[in-house]
Amino acid sequence: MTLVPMKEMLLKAKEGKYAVGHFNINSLQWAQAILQAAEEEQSPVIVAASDRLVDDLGGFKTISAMVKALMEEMNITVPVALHLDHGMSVKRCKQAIDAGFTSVMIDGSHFSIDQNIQMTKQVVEYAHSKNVSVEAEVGTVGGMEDGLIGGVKYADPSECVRLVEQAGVDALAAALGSVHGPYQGEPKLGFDEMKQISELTGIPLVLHGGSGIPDYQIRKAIELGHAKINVNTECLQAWTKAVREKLNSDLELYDQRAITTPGKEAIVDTVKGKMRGFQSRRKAIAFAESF
Ligand SMILES: O=C(O)C[C@@H](O)[C@H](O)C(=O)COP(=O)(O)O
Ligand SMILES: [Zn+2]
Repeated sequence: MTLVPMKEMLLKAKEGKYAVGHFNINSLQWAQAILQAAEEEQSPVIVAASDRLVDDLGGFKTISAMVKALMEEMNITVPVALHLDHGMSVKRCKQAIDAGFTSVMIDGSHFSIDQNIQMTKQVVEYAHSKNVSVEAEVGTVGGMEDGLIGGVKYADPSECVRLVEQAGVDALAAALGSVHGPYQGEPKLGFDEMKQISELTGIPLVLHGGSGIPDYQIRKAIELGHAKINVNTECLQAWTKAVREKLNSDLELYDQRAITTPGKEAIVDTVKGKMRGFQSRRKAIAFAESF
């Protein structure tokens, strides 16, 4: 199967009350592991490259060519969207689209809502003319800075409605208490606001900071309109733990493949676990007729 846009995936997920996992790639091995997990689970999947890492990964064209080639070599049959995560500018989103990404996030959340809408509109116009899906963000997802969790700013429901109506995005990341990186204690998500924003906008919601959220809260977030859940930290933690254990088990080891293969296996297991928690397992079948 070739890469597919994200919009259709998320509409199906919202209707079916499950979420499609978005998993960030940190190297080729990550892409292999995520695709393998999706195929084994028969789950649709979003393979994501965070803009902050695009250059490290070889640039937009390299990422796109790599994911497409892996899909062919690995005989991937499940639907896969290739997504630009936290796109930093209109220009970067257009570059990703030109390179073959089928979905982009324009992250205008650090600007005023008027500027955010303006930027998002420009991306939507370009993306939709090429059948590419667009995600935008309102509010601020928290994050780890100097060892402290901070910076959470709840999305304002009226700003969410304005952005969705004026820019015409396909998915909305409304920040409601989630955090990038590890949580300190139990995550506290704004479920009342989630319900309100989902009902007001009607479009699939995206949950950033999806690592470390207990299953019961994930189920509630899906129930309240989330159709895409972003995960990076848990895969990084699983990879690092496995590689560290391997290195500690044999201080003479220097073979790169022997060192990192346990890391890849740990990503496969983590992604499969998330897909089960998001209830997207065996949902690939629903796409057979659409694509
Ligand atoms: O780390 C990145 O650049 C990508 C993440 O921001 C991703 O969008 C995300 O939300 C994953 O959150 P995490 O699981 O808490 O790392
Ligand atoms: Zn994020």
